[in-house]
Amino acid sequence: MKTLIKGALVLTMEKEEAFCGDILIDRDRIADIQPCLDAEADEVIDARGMAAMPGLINAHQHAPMSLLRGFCDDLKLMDWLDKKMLPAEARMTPEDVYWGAKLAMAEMIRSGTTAFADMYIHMNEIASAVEEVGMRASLTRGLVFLQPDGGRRMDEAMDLVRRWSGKAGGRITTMLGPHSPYTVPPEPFREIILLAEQEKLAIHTHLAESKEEGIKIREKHGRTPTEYLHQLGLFDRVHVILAHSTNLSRRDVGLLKGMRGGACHNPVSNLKLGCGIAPILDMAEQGVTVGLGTDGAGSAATLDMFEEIRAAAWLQKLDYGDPARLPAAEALRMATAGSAQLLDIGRDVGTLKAGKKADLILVDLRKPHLQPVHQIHSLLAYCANGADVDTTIVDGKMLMRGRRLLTIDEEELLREVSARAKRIVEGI
Ligand SMILES: CSC[C@H]1O[C@@H](n2cnc3c(O)ncnc32)[C@H](O)[C@@H]1O
Ligand SMILES: [Zn+2]
Repeated sequence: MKTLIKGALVLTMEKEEAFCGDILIDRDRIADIQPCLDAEADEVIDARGMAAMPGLINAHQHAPMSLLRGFCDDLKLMDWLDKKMLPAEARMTPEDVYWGAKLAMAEMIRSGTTAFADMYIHMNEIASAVEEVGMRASLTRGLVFLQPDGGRRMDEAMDLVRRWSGKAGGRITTMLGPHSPYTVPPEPFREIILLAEQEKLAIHTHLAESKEEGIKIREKHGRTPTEYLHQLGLFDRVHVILAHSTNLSRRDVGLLKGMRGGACHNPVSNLKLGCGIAPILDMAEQGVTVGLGTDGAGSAATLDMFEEIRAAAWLQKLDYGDPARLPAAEALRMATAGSAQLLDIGRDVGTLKAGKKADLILVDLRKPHLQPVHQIHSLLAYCANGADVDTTIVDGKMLMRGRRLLTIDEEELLREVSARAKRIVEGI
């Protein structure tokens, strides 16, 4: 099956400049990208007036938390988590998680996200939903060791790895997910790192999200959360996604130097929960890869990565009092190539190049808020929204065309989620 996209304004994210051109997709891969391609194809997409760019990659989230969107906002992180999220999650059935994940994927595809890294519970159901819907995902069973059933959770984590790594035509990969420095004591954390090393798995965790976390970890371990994980050997032994990484000192940033993987910046969640501004430019200066993610819709409110791109750029400009900080093209790079490296799939996705997987989106520029087209990077980073995405393609397969979802029955989805969401939060 060959698809030819004709006449798009192409941002490959490999080179600085965009150009008007054509993209040929052969099955799951990009076959060619040129200013003008005269190729045979089964389907031709007229993309004049649209920008073609790599699909956005959400490097940290909890998809089924979309069922908890708007249920309890404006709380402090620890109260929000302990008093509201954990009790609600304890009531979620595997079927709830399946439908919550589908709800999140409908929103992601609609707003131009093609791949995501997820940490949650009932991961078999999330994996089945990913396989069915056609997205790309790195899945992780979240490991919290506050209750005595940590062993069961470890079994579930390895069950996910064995059943799903490389499945769905290679679209699903897996990692291990110790939740955070404050929910995993040193011994199990060390064991997880060792297991990851032995099984050649990456680790996905939360780090230094709030000031309270810093206080808790200092009281318990006499160090910052970053020093604590560094002492456990996390940064020199395995590939890691560090979600948030908000409250890091200069010394903490230095400890990340040379790490594999990097930090996932979650600016909207950090803003909304009042957690602080992550020092992402200091990290980048130390050679640490920075990607972008939304976190779950329970904290971030939406899964629109265009909002994260914009918030990331604006926060750095505000923090430094300098509009030149984190320019538009750099913020877009974080949400594409940067996040791809965090998911450890940068060889295949994150930029548009012949030979890479065909994960890309078309953004319709024929709208008042996206005209005129002086600087396409500026338009996409500062003016575009998820709702401007016209077409979403993953692994060469169309998941949305002309804003119609092709692998999800939206009416059925909306019917399913409203009753489930109500039941889960009742009385909490
Ligand atoms: C055990 S699965 C993952 C676990 O993480 C919780 N979670 C969601 N958002 C955040 C956040 O911003 N900080 C810390 N933990 C978070 C989620 O509710 C699940 O219980
Ligand atoms: Zn999170």
